[in-house]
Amino acid sequence: MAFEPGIRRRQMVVGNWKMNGSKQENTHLLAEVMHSWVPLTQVDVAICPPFVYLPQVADTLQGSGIVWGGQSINPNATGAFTGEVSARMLSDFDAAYVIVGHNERRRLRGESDQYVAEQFLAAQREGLIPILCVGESEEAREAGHALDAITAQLSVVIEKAGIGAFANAVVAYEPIWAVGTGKSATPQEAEQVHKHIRQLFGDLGSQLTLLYGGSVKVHNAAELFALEDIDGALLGGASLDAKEFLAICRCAEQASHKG
Ligand SMILES: O=C(CO)COP(=O)(O)O
Repeated sequence: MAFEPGIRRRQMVVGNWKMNGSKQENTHLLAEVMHSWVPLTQVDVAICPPFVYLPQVADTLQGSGIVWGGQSINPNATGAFTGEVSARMLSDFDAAYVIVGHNERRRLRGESDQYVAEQFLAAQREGLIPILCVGESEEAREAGHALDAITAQLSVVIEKAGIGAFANAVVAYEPIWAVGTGKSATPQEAEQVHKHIRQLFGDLGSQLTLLYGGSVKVHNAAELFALEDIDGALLGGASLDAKEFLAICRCAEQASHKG
């Protein structure tokens, strides 16, 4: 897939289950999703469960049009890395995507921009599409440095992978202060950062799939998706509720007619 000027970007909704679920809960959630699922022509939909539930999710979603992915990877393909999972292993389960650089991993596991860039490259080597998360802290925003923080995070990956690599990548803007807090960025705040990110990619910016994440719920999804530079959402909490998840997917489908 190459950047092609004039080709309209698709909308996308990704559910990041984080460390939630059980075999039984997943069975119920997925059954409810599948029961009301109507394949969408304009929206790519993916679910990223915890690693151990990947086979369960893959078996259930097979052939549905909803694809699946991982929440992180180790950049190495194999080896003595206890507790880690590689991009190759995700590919083995036909994963389409992998989230890299989520702020919870950056914070809890000390993942640096350099490390995230290695994960990004490892994902692409194995044919996965990385969903690269970037986002500023509350302090950075209050100090007026939000855009600088985003630029710094993205620059390391661009430098290592090259701008062209983003033809097969998704970028998700997730302001740290909006994740799991119920306090979403306003549409204007999100749009400003999304515009900035597109500018960083020069000519390719207009073709980049760019998601917003951070307390997206059905009540604010339509307003966010209506904006020119927002192509959909990376959902946390809302992806654990089938009705909410499906309603947000439908909002994305409606938004695909914008512009
Ligand atoms: O971190 C997120 C998705 O990766 C967003 O989480 P919430 O939607 O729960 O705020």
